Amino acid sequence: MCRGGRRRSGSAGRDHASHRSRRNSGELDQRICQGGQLEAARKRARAHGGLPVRAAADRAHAGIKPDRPEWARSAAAPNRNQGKPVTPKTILTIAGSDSGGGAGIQADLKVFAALGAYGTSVLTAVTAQNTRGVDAVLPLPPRTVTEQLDSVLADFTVRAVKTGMLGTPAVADVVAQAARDGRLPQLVVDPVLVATSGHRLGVVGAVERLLPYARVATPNCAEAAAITGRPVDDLAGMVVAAEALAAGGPEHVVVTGGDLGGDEAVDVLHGGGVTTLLRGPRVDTRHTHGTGCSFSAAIAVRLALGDPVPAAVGAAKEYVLRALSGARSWELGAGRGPLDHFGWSA
Ligand SMILES: Nc1ncnc2c1ncn2[C@@H]1O[C@H](COP(=O)(O)OP(=O)(O)O)[C@@H](O)[C@H]1O
Ligand SMILES: Cc1ncc(COP(=O)(O)OP(=O)(O)O)c(N)n1
Repeated sequence: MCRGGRRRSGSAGRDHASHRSRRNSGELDQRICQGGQLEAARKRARAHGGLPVRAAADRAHAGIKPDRPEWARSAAAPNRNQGKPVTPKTILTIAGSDSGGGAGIQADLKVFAALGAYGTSVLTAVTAQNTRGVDAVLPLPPRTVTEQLDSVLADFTVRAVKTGMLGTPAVADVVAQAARDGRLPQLVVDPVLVATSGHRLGVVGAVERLLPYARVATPNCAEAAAITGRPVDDLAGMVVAAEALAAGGPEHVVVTGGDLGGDEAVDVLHGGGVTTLLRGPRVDTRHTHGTGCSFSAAIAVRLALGDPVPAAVGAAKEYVLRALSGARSWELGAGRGPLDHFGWSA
């Protein structure tokens, strides 16, 4: 159950008008609704319960390695590029360090590498953390964050940026100022607030500073609830929250349903007045540490490669599905282990 603490104005009660459905790319079942009322959303949510687990699950469980784009293959082997200079697509993550390597900066850099992008990083905080939980958090001074940002952005052509744990409002201000100045292209904001273990990693007031600049925001249900001030504990609530959050600034919002349970993992994407339900099979594993970080990092890579937002989100969901499937057989730490980012278990 995801319940938020703080109420924020928005268009949570906005009307919806019509609803249609379609299949998307044969991999994930997406349903699109434009407009409609809360009750209609609830009915849809009930009607859509228990959809069949589809072939994607079988393929993922059988173990399919992450795709690498053609350009990334040449970048990895420059001699095949006949001596021409190669510039890998460069992504920046602005996030906290997870000493256990499963979430935060470490997860982001693994995702970038797995999907063929070059990763740069700006640390906002250092956490002492493992698969069992967070033991300590040290936020970094805003000035240190500014210095890292300046160094990276002065030297690299960054194609997309993702933010994760910001820690303090002062650090969020630094990042928001950079976004306002147009220095953070294709910004994906993962509004990290609380680790699944329960440790607080951020505050609503900090993530709110960044949301207006996001091309895509990726709150989970608890984060969406905390920001909108409304409970988000079912599909209908996710639809309402996605619309309310998009009204507050982000071009697109994906409310992720990883924590909702059921046979499927359903996300709600809202942008441009269109709401899309992304349905995928749920992988039965406890090794889900860093799932949200990995999802938003994969979206950033796909945006950098030129995907439109819906395609980027769909590809990211498929990547996470594969990485979770691989993690089922992992024994890393005693708690909630990390994802199999490179398809090693496949
Ligand atoms: N067990 C699972 N099986 C398949 N997909 C999952 C599972 N858990 C999460 N996901 C997917 O991973 C992405 C991140 O979601 P979520 O777990 O809600 O983020 P967070 O880690 O921030 O709570 C979403 O696309 C969600 O549907
Ligand atoms: C340093 C750091 N950043 C973010 C998180 C949260 O990771 P996330 O993928 O959102 O979710 P959980 O792994 O907590 O379920 C973190 N733990 N540490």
